[in-house]
Amino acid sequence: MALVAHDAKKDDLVTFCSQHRRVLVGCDLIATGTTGGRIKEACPDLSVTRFKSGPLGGDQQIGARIADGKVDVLIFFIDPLSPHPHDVDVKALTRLAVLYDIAMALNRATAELLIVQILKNQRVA
Ligand SMILES: O=C(CO)COP(=O)(O)O
Repeated sequence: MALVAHDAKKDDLVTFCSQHRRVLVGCDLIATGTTGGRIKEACPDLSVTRFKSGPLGGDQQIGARIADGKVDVLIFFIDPLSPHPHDVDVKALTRLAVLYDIAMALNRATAELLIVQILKNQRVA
């Protein structure tokens, strides 16, 4: 699972991860640099592989993992109210998630639904 959040949404994603840590502890997590650092700080029991910060290429690194078939789920809490210098990278990342048909949540409501499904899958496995 890949985890990414824009700055204004990082607190929300950290809270989300804390609340669902028992599900997330069973997942291989990757994240952009700052997002991953914040998650690790709040949830030291989660194993999170951190890539570069988004504006420095982290979104593209995650996109490459998606293209390699190594990501099943992208949770990306986007901030729709701020401009981002690396908007083209963000667009490329979400485009690849659609192209490779992986589950993608861009807000908390959808991410909650994905967690329910992941929990079900973990119970069956
Ligand atoms: O910019 C981002 C997503 O586009 C996130 O990157 P950081 O997690 O490094 O802030």
